[in-house]
Amino acid sequence: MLFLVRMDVNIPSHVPPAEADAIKLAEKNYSQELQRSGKWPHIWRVVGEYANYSIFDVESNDELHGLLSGLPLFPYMKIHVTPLAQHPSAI
Ligand SMILES: O=C(O)CC1=CCC(=O)O1
Repeated sequence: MLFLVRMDVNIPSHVPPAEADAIKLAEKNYSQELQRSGKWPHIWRVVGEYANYSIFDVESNDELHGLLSGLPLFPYMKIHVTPLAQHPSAI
């Protein structure tokens, strides 16, 4: 099952910079492991925003929820999920 996911990141200013850097490093490692596994085949930066569009390829809604809620930045993100289906004109 394919999902388009938009993640908007907002780390509050009260989070110490060193802590924010550690969370971002953990996020990078977490996401790169999922990219290598094939479950997160695309991640693209939104130009001019601290946000990304990603494609997830997972078995179920529950699996996606588990992966997203495990993101180290999850407490600091707004996430919007769009389930994708085949387009009849796709070749
Ligand atoms: O920087 C972002 O868009 C948030 C993020 C998700 C995975 C990752 O490595 O960073």
